[in-house]
Amino acid sequence: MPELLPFEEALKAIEDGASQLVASEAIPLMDSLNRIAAQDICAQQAVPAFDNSAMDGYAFCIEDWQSDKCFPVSQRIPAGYAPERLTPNTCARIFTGANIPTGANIVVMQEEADVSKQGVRFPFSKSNSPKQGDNIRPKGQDIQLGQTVLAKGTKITPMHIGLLSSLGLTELKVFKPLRVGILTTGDELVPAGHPLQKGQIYNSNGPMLMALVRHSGYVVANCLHAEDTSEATEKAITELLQCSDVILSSGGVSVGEEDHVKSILQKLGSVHLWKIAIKPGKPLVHATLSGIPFLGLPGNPSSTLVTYHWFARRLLAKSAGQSLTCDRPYPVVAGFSREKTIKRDEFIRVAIGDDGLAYAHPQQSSGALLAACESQGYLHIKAHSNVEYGNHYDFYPFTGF
Ligand SMILES: Nc1nc2c(c(=O)[nH]1)N[C@H]1C(S)=C(S)[C@@H](COP(=O)(O)OP(=O)(O)OC[C@H]3O[C@@H](n4cnc5c(N)ncnc54)[C@H](O)[C@@H]3O)O[C@H]1N2
Ligand code: MOO
Repeated sequence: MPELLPFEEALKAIEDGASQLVASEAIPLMDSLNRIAAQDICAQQAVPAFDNSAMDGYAFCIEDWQSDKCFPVSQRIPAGYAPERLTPNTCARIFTGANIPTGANIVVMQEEADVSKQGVRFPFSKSNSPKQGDNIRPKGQDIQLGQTVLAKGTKITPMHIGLLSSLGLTELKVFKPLRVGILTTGDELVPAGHPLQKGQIYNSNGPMLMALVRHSGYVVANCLHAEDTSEATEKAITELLQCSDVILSSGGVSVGEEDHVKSILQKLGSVHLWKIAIKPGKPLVHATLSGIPFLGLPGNPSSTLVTYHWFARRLLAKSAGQSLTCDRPYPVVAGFSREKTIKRDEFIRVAIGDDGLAYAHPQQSSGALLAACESQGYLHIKAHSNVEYGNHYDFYPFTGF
């Protein structure tokens, strides 16, 4: 077995090991934005529920039409009112959204009608003659009765809220929010807002992980920090186990004697994998403690970001009951070359230029975070390949994460 697990294998192992960990609850539809649907929704009615006019104009029966014929207006149908059956050889004045009367099968917009005191003519030429169904939005055009409009596991967007409202729903069964515990490790770290001593740096992964978890739609159960001792690491992990469905940590997963996370995970539970053939993010560790999944992300800020995006996000999604929609890459042409053949799958932070090509940010250090802020996504370069100007590679925009 190679020392570093190939990227795809690690991804599959983490996904396969994950399962839904949260119960469901019914909540007002208006509170369901970004929550995960815990039920399929089948339409109990068609939308629209009746044939209706797409234009302000006149409804009549196409079989009655001749270009010079005058149609008396026999009724007026605003939106929201029930029409009468249409008298043959007459037309109805009708408005956008109004119910098409029985007996009518076409609407002509008012700009194309010739209105006089006697009635209305529809003077179309032979080549441009009106057709049955013109300007009529048929019943069920948007949603058919019985159609599944929402699948369990879908994250609710503003469009879903509109769609479900169009079916008259006011409540939705969703999964309870996943509670994510966060641990940061390292003696050198100081929370923002405090003065730095020599050798110290600010803790940026804690706030970033909290923001990533919230951005993904989950709840931060607690965010703790542990100094680099096994006692402090064990104490913090034990505390997080009390309040979390899943735990993420940053730092302390490499090989140095200051790295305690992996050994504590081995002590408290079972470690499934450690070290993946990716750059950045190599020393990722995956474990389970008392049934709670634990993902130890490497401490370098860009390694934390990349491993969150590729591994933690998927673990959290599945734990939260969210269907894992496969991230779809966009083929993008590289605007740069790199002759070196790489051993690990690499996630190069790139921006898309005005010419549509992908350009690598000049700073790809795993310690550098500004590069990610100045980039638009990842160019995924598979292990054992290089980058050639003009070739296509898989681009994953940050907006997809
Ligand atoms: N001898 C070896 N050393 C290292 C290896 C290796 O294979 N052999 N791997 C390197 C790689 S790759 C990475 S990635 C890092 C990961 O190390 P850890 O996960 O143990 O992280 P730390 O050592 O705790 O920290 C690394 C780096 O990141 C900074 N850091 C950590 N936490 C935070 C935080 N919350 N906010 C901001 N910055 C943070 C920390 O100060 C270090 O600079 O190991 C390499 N070493
Ligand atoms: O894997 Mo480390 O994340 O390259 O710096």
